[in-house]
Amino acid sequence: MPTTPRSDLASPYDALLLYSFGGPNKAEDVVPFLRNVTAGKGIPDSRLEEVGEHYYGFGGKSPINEQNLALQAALEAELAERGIDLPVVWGNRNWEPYTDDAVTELENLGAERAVALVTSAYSSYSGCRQYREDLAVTLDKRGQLGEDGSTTVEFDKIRSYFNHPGFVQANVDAVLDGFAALEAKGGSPADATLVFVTHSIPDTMEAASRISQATYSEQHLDVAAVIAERVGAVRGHEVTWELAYCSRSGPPSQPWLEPDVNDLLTERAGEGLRDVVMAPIGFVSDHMEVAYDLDTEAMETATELGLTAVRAGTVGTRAPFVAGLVDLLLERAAIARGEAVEEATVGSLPPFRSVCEVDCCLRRDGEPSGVPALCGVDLRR
Ligand SMILES: CC1=C(CCC(=O)O)c2cc3nc(cc4[nH]c(cc5[nH]c(cc1n2)c(C)c5CCC(=O)O)c(CCC(=O)O)c4C)C(CCC(=O)O)=C3C
Ligand SMILES: [Fe+2]
Repeated sequence: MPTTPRSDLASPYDALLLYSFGGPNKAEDVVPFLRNVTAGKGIPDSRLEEVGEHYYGFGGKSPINEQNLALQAALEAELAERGIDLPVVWGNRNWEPYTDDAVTELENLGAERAVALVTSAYSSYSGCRQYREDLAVTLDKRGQLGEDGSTTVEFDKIRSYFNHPGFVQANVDAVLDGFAALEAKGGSPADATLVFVTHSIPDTMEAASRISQATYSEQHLDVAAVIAERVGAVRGHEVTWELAYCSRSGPPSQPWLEPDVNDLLTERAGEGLRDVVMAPIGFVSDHMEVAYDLDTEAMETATELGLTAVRAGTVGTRAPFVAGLVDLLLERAAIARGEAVEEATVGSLPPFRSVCEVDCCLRRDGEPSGVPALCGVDLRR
């Protein structure tokens, strides 16, 4: 029986683009980084100063870049282990190595078709479309985006993976470790509430995320239910859980997803809650939102309220997550080759689209962005 040579498993791709947000490496980087992030977004100066202080509190260095390097190394090791010969190129939307640097590196490698893996598991403007737009805009600035959407290096994208078994299992493992840590801290795990935490987004962005098959918050609620159930099954007791949000910005007049994690802890403590495990399922690694908004601010709130609280880990480079990402890459390659593939999921939502719909995940409901986006049908002939 003929077998596919292992190095052909990733065909038609000749590179993987690990595509992330980026963050500052030192104090002098903070202001230019924030300018990159917020260009044209209407974030008040007061919020920017506040966020700048969060970074300066850590010497101006976000943990995100080192974590992406670790993920890149873990992906390379997993690919090598499976005999898949595919370079992994790292690029960021908002800091070095920029998208433009990554495209140059892909060209230097002779790549003609790359597949993008974004470091955001959920679908919304911030977690999906904005990455696709930045790719298109970067290629356009380089004079490499044709009227018909053709590009010198062609890009596809791996689907939003919040409901992929690897991401979910890695979160289950992290939450189980969190419950063990709570017990070690003298807390009472059987009475604890599991508070899942994710990045808040404006209500308008939430509404516009509907086109991607379920809204941003619905994606979180679905996967949270699965994680809580699996954790409960292993621990042998029911797990009470809730979803809370962090890192709100924008003007106060603009509604964003709530409850804020600090408000939720305050309210539940008033109702008698004593023990809490916070699980940042909205983030794939411990970047600044986790280091500041959870480990610093929410932990301080919990301490003031007299709660016994622990923060569970993020998926980071946990083995089920990394193996799952490589499974997703092979799945995407098979789809690109036109083969029938089973797209594994857990929970009640379908696998999200590998090729985004026209106007998928706009910034505001009903308002086309006017910005081209790759990896969707928008520009495809
Ligand atoms: C959904 C989502 C994710 C998760 C998906 C993903 O991972 O992509 C995410 C990730 C991140 N957000 C980050 C940093 C920032 N986000 C900001 C602003 C905003 N984020 C938003 C949403 C999200 N953001 C939104 C709706 C805004 C308002 C402006 C806008 O409408 O776009 C601002 C401006 C100041 C402020 O407003 O806080 C900063 C500095 C970092 C880097 C952290 C580090 O350095 O370690 C990371 C990974
Ligand atoms: Fe953000």
